[in-house]
This record gives sequence, structure tokens and C-alpha cells, in this order.
Amino acid sequence: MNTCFDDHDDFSLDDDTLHEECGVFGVLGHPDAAALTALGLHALQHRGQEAAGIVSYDGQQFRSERHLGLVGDHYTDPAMLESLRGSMAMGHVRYSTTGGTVLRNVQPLFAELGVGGIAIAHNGNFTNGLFMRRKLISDGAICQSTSDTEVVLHLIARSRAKTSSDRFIDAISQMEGGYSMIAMTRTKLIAARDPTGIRPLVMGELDGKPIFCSETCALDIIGAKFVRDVENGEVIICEEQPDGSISIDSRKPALKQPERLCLFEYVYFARPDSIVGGRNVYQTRKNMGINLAQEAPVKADVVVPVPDGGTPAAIGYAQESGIPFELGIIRNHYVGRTFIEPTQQIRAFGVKLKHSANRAVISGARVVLIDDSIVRGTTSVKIVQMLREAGAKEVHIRVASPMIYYSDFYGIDTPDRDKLLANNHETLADMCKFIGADSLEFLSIDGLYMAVGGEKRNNALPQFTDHQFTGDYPTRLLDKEHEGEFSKIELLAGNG
Ligand SMILES: O=P(O)(O)OC[C@H]1O[C@H](OP(=O)(O)OP(=O)(O)O)[C@H](O)[C@@H]1O
Ligand SMILES: NC(=O)CC[C@H](N)C(=O)O
Repeated sequence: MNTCFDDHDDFSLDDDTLHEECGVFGVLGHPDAAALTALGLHALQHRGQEAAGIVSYDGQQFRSERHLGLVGDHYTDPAMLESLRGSMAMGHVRYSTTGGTVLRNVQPLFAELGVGGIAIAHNGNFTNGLFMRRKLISDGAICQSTSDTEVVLHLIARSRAKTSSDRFIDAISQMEGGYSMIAMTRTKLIAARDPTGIRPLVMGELDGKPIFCSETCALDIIGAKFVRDVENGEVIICEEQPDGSISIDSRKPALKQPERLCLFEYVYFARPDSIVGGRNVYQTRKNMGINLAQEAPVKADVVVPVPDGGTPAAIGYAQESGIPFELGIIRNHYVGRTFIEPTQQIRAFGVKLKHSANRAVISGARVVLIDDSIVRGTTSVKIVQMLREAGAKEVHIRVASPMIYYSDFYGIDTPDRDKLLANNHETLADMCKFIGADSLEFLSIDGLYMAVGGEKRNNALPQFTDHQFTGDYPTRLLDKEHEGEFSKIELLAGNG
């Protein structure tokens, strides 16, 4: 993870890591707006651990706190929450996809415009962000960050539309890629989801006041009710009226397209207790395990998950196969997610810090090891070795998603294609040999679709965004097509 230096703060589209996503939260009309936002962000922490920010509006002025680090590192301080006064607040937890981990890129981003102040927060990644940025800069724009999200602020500033919400709509209509966004003006809280609906965004309600957030787990933590998903291509504008009531206006500026939510939300990103696209994530992961047991059975003594990601699928596999589920690997919870570390060397070390074998279960056993996904294979190699050292007789790996062949450009930021295990090896047998397992099988794409949506993939009109597995990108990839042209831009060194 880069913390402050600009040699990492560039515009390269591919790096070595498979990043998380971001999480967004916003609330209007509640006296404890900032505290609710801090709690919501805490529930969304799994979506991004680099930085967290909150912006509030107290009727007179906007207040902002943006910090590198975890929500709990900063927003548990009562004085800090006290300073974020006002009944409207929004926040963001970040995992960078465009622009490094430096303070200037921490969201929400804020700008003072002709129409008043506006703050924006973004989960996703624009596939024409660098292209638009170059256009804006040549037109005189002065960029303060290296994040793709800032482009939206410039487009709002330049829009000829009259109201701030119309300007926001005008701005996002020019953007392509994946985005779930929240924006806040002096009077309005706005939520928007890209036309394909790649990233999730839900609407909730607490004491009659609207809330928007990336996942329902952020509603649960504050005791808010789930109202509905923000639809793909929808912009919802909430405004406090003089009598204290809140108007809610739904607009559909984009041409209607079928929704294609990203399958990786179900495979890995979303919290298991969240309801994403109307489906309980835990249940979809269990289904993946059930389908995997049907597709790739094996004779074994125990089903062992790679915790935490592999646990729900392992429960499903065990139930379907009749092989007992055991916690054969114990996870140290004081280590974060491992595939987000910057270098392969540190990653390898991280896996050891994180998992240890439970010898009492493993010794002398034929193990079916279940993981949710294999990206580079780092985790699998280490864990197989660890299980063998703990005395496992056989180790059979079963992966609850298909092989990953393609990079992501919508907010996950997968490693270069040549670092993906499936691209580095000709055959399944080669992969298995590299990992050191006795056998290796992946869930089929139809098995994954069935687990999530109950139907096989409709190849003519796929129900989900699944480019990691299929190479079928639901939007143009303009920045990728012009990749070489964006690499070097001068930037001020330092953290601010
Ligand atoms: O093949 P690799 O490059 O090693 O990446 C894949 C691994 O990374 C993820 O787990 P992560 O370490 O993020 O932990 P989690 O399951 O606890 O979230 C995923 O669940 C796999 O175990
Ligand atoms: N992972 C994300 O959703 C990142 C949002 C935005 N593209 C950023 O880099 O800040």
C-alpha cells in the first residue's frame, strides 16, 4: 500500500494487486448524521481499508474530515464526530483504483462551485476517466488529485444546467464504467448508479430519513430499514423542504439497459450478511459450494474452508457431499485481507501471518480445501504446504468460482493478466502441480450463475457482469484503449 509518495501516485492502469472496492454512505435529515455515517462506514470497512472520509453540512458550512487508515482509527473520537456537525453527512471508505493512497485522493472530494459547495463519493472506476481528465486539463481545468472521481467535480462545475442536481446528472452522463455515487449539496443528498448497475447501492430509512449505502450491512448496524436497491441508471435526489419534510425524486437519465451487477460482489466482496440485488450473499456462497460438490466431488475425510472467504461455500460443499465440515485452518483476525498487499514478497509473508493449520483436524486426513477464488495462487500454494506440514494425507482444492483470466476496470483493480494463475499455466493439471495439491477443480460459470441467480448464463444477454471469468466487458474501455498516452503527469510530492 502506498502511503504518500508520488512515484506510486501515477495513472498506470495495471498494478500488481487485486484491490477491493470502496464503500459509500449518506444520510439526510438526521441529528446524528456524522455518527451514523461513521457507523455505516465501519460496517463497510471490508470494502476498503486505505482511507476513510466524512463530510457533513450544518446549514451554514460544510465540514470535512478525511484520513488515511481505518474508520476506527479516526472516527471513534467524540470530538471529531462533534466537529462534523449537521443533519446531513456522507462518507467513503477507499481502496484506490485510480490515483495513489495519498490524502488528496481520499474521498469525499469537495469543491466550491458557482452553484455552492458539493461533495462526492464514488465506488467503482470510470473507464473513460483519464480520457476525460486529459480533455478537461487541455481546456484549463486545474486538478487537485489524481483520482478518477475528481473529473465529475470538474464536469459539474462546467455544466450549463441550472440546478446542482441537474449539473450532477449532466456530469455523470458523460462518464463510462462502474459507479455507485453519493453527492451532497447544501440542500440535497443525491445517489446514483451506473446504467449497467455494476456496483451495488441501496436505499434505507431511519426515523423517516433517507439513507444510501453500498450494502445493507451498513443499514443493519444503525437499525435502519432497507427500502430498495437504487436501480441501474437511476439518480435519486432527496431534498429537505422548508416544513422539514424530505422530497424524494427519482430520475432515469440514461437509456434503459438491463442490470448487470458484478458477480464478484457475490464471490468475494460483499459481506455475507448483506442482501445484494435482492439475494442474501451468504446463501449464494453456500449455493456455490453445493454446486461445486455436485460438479467436482472427491473422496475425503473433511471439508476445510480457507477462512474467511471460503467458509460459506465450504458449508455448502459439506452439506451436499455429506463430508464433515471442520475448521482445519484457523485465521488470525488481526491481519487484514492478504491479496491487497503491494508486493508478492509481503503477500506471501501475510498469508503465513494470517492462517495456521489446526493439526488436530488435519493430521492423517484427506482434506477438501474450499476457497472462494484463486487470483495469483499465492494463498493456495502456502496453505497446501501448511496442510502437508500438519500431516494431511491428501489435499484436494475446490474453488467456488471459475478461473480468473481477465482484469477488472470497474473498481476492483485486478493484477496484470500475466500475474493471474489461470493465465500463467496451460492446463488445470499444470496449475494443480504449481499449487502442490492432489487435485484442483473450479466451479463452472453456469454453476456460479445458478448459485447466484438460479439460472444458467444467458450468453446472448448475460444477467451479470462476469468479465473476470469470460472477458465480456459490459462497457467500452476507453482508457485501456489509450493506455500508453496517460502514464506520466507531474505531481506535487508529499502527502497532502
Ligand atoms: O490467489 P491469491 O492471489 O492468493 O488470491 C485469492 C485469495 O485472496 C482472497 O482472500 P483474502 O486473503 O483477501 O482473505 P479473506 O478471504 O479473508 O477476505 C480469496 O478469498 C483467496 O483466498
Ligand atoms: N475501489 C473504488 O471503488 C475506488 C473509487 C475511485 N476510483 C478511487 O480510486 O478512489
